[in-house]
Amino acid sequence: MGLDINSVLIVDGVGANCGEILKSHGIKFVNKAKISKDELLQEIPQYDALVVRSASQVTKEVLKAGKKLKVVGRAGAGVDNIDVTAAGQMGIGVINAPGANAMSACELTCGLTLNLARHVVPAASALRAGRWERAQYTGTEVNGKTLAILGLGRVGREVAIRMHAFGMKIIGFDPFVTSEQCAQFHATKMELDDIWPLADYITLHTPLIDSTRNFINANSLGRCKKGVKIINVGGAALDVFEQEPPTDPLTLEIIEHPAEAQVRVGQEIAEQLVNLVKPGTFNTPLAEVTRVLPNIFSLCIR
Ligand SMILES: O=C(O)[C@H](O)COP(=O)(O)O
Repeated sequence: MGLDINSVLIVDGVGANCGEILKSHGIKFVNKAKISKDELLQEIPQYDALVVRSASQVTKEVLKAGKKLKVVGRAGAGVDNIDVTAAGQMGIGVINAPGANAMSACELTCGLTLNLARHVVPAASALRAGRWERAQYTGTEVNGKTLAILGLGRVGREVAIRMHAFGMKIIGFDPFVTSEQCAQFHATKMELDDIWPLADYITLHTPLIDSTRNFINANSLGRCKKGVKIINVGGAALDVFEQEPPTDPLTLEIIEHPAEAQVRVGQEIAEQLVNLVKPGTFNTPLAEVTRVLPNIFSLCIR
């Protein structure tokens, strides 16, 4: 017998397929693309489960207000907008869809790395504005340059494989990955202190937790090569992008994932929820953050 989940509140513009999958398995849902903090507090007591993206803050207050709440599903990877510790203490499970948008994040990272090398966005903007500034936007090759990947999980290692194929030297940092594992995706494992002065490009693929917040800061930047280029796709820790929603077009481009990935995260979360109610319905494994994250929280990597 599975969990008793009869009603699910879906917010933050999760793909419509999420609700459709739930409905086809007899689970009722209400989809509110945009919801304010007050509305969420008012609505949550009626629901057994909540599905969010990154916009809604699932604080202790929200979790407490969710009198019937059994599960919070994150349609995506990052759970920094959910108080996972409080959820665990209250017996509310937190599940996410960690792999569903990984390839999209990886491809966007690779594309942005090449774009940065060739100044595609500023050059195109100048041209559209009627300015012919060819000399100013002369690019460089990535071949032979060093790419530092901070966080070698699902996204980071795929980036390593692809950018190695472009001739980049890949160095990486991840306390959970061994040197032998790194070698499988052409990366050399290093300590952060050794990474900063070597990197021509730095890309962040860490979860946003206390130890990675403001990972790139005045101190680390001060130790980098002059002109180092930084790529931040998704919910990683870069203090200059902490303002959300961002308004700057480049930042918007950086955080926007293709629709494909949104369909996949919606599906993965819905299938996990259905499995919780009717075990074994889908092959999708349960990605329960409430079980694994406390160990990560205790790790200080700065
Ligand atoms: O954690 C993630 O999966 C990414 O940051 C994307 O999240 P969002 O699309 O919900 O903002």
